[in-house]
Amino acid sequence: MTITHAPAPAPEAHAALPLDAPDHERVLITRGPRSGLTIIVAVHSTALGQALGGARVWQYPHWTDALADALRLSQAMTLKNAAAGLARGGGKSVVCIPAGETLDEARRHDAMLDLGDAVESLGGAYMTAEDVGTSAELMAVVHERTEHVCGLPAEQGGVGEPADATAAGVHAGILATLEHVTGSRDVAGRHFVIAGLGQVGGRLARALAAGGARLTVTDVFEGKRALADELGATWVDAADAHRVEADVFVPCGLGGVLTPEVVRELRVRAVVGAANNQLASREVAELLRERGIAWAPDFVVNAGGVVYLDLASTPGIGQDELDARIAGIGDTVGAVLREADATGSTTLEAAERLATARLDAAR
Ligand SMILES: NC(=O)c1ccc[n+]([C@@H]2O[C@H](COP(=O)([O-])OP(=O)(O)OC[C@H]3O[C@@H](n4cnc5c(N)ncnc54)[C@H](O)[C@@H]3O)[C@@H](O)[C@H]2O)c1
Repeated sequence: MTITHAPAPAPEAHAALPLDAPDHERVLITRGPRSGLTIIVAVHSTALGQALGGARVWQYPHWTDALADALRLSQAMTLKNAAAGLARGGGKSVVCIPAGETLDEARRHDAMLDLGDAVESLGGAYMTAEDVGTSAELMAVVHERTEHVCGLPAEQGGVGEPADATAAGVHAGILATLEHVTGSRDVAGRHFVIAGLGQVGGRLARALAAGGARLTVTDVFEGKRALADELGATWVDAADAHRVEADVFVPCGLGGVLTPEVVRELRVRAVVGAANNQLASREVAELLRERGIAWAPDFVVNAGGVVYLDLASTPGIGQDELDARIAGIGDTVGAVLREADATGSTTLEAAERLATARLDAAR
């Protein structure tokens, strides 16, 4: 069994439970009868269609941290799916591993059956998929209990995992951002700093190197040095990556990477990468604007995976249309960057306006 996203030592920046009442349509909190684990399914919005978002299996200090994560991530999926032009709402599910516990294969399998029952109980309001700590193989287990799951292994008739599509979408976003800040989409001779050489970052590194880009790369996992050597990239310590003078910083590790301190030290013209929830707080978007650094909002840039999962599972959609939709992420990124410049707003605000306009139109 492949776990696509190897659980990393530290979770993404987890928000505390919001003080304001959530505006989610439905939130299910249940103890899985087989696994004994807390399972949360948050359906933020079905305004555009059935909610779609991955299932995360992660260790949290307390189950309320898992709830906060599910609330925040499902809300972000509403924006991501709307900005990508999908007829999909936003949702997310989280299986909470209690602090200090690890899951053996049998309990992880049980957790997936429990998750399948939880998803099924929502009557089709939400469709799940793989995410951090899950995989296409585990989605096949979920499928034993519900039809509302996508991204099953290809050998079981599914569309598989979405990392290729995510990387293709981020690549399109990088080219659009490069054009915005330099006037050209040509990566040859341009300097990129890629932080995180996992499924998406590794693919991007290869694609950019093939285009003649100059690369500086890092990962908290030293074993990734081999890829750096293979591509002739310069390796930098993870803690120093954001200080490297370059054209574009490409965060492809975990979220929360753009803190005020990091942004003050950036020496690039643009930031565009796959990592979810890159901003440590909303204010950071303004700081990036003030520093004249073009930030391509993550939920626009990294939508290739969900576009793939949705459209590849839809009968009648061919490869050409799928490729065009993923490449279209570059057009959306370009439009967001131009709109932000034209209105003097942050790119975050511009992207949120685009997504909410689509949501409002559907209501
Ligand atoms: N895989 C997808 O289809 C997809 C889709 C949308 C968003 N994302 C997001 O993109 C990011 C990368 O996804 P992935 O599938 O490549 O994950 P992955 O787990 O395969 O790779 C992440 C890599 O980043 C490294 N890393 C973690 N923290 C780091 C840090 N502080 N500095 C440097 N390296 C660090 C890890 O060691 C790992 O090699 C994640 O935030 C993920 O949520 C992925």
